[in-house]
Amino acid sequence: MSALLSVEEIVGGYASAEQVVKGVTLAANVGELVTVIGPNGAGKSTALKLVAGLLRPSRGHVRIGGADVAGQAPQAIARAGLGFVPQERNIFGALTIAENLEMGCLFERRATRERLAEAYARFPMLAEKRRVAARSLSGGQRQVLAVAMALMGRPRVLLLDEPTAGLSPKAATELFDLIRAIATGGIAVLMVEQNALESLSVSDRAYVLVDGRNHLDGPARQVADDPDIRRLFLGGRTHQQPGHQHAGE
Ligand SMILES: Nc1ncnc2c1ncn2[C@@H]1O[C@H](COP(=O)(O)OP(=O)(O)OP(=O)(O)O)[C@@H](O)[C@H]1O
Repeated sequence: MSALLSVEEIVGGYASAEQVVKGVTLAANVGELVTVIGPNGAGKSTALKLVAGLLRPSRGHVRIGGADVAGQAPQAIARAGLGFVPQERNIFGALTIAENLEMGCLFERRATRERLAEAYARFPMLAEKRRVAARSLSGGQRQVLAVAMALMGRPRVLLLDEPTAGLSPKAATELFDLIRAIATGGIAVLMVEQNALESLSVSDRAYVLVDGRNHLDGPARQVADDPDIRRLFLGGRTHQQPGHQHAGE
């Protein structure tokens, strides 16, 4: 059976540049937490934008529950079950927590009250601060709000772009625990992370992208133990091998 999210050989980039993503294949299943790592500029964030519809792929497929949504508008892809937490500007600082959460439910306004109650039950910190402007939250709390906003749309698939960027180690660990719990609760979660070793430690599977292409994938533990990957993420050099491997091969 194919995965809930199945991305096949997508190609795309920015109008101004050559293709940044040159052929990327990813999958995430219900209950699975999947991490995407790779060097700076490998095209990880661009790949997420191509999946979410913020950029239009020039080739390839993006399937959610079997339906190909590649090239559709972000709202249509959201309706197909995708939630996306971008790396930056993922909350509205001038709005209250409640107003931010309501923004996450814009396309299903009639469900707002019920979804708000769910969000407050799940995140008591947000309930406590519901009337407070989001800009007053700490970095970690902002990321919780951004994730909670995405969950307001009841996604089947959740994409997260570097959720722990700029957080303290403690806040990062708490956020990873939250993301793990969201996946285990029955959502397919795909996250791009710089914090490679810690993200691998909470993930089921991982992909390594290099220069816009799949470089390696496999169970997260195997990827974390791969000597090439350890060199790559401990600041050493890795020899870029053409083609695509499975960890442990
Ligand atoms: N808005 C943009 N317009 C043109 N080029 C861009 C834009 N955003 C990113 N790029 C370029 O695309 C390439 C890949 O960037 P991308 O952000 O996808 O990489 P990444 O793997 O997520 O790396 P990082 O970890 O540094 O965010 C880089 O060369 C970058 O300069």
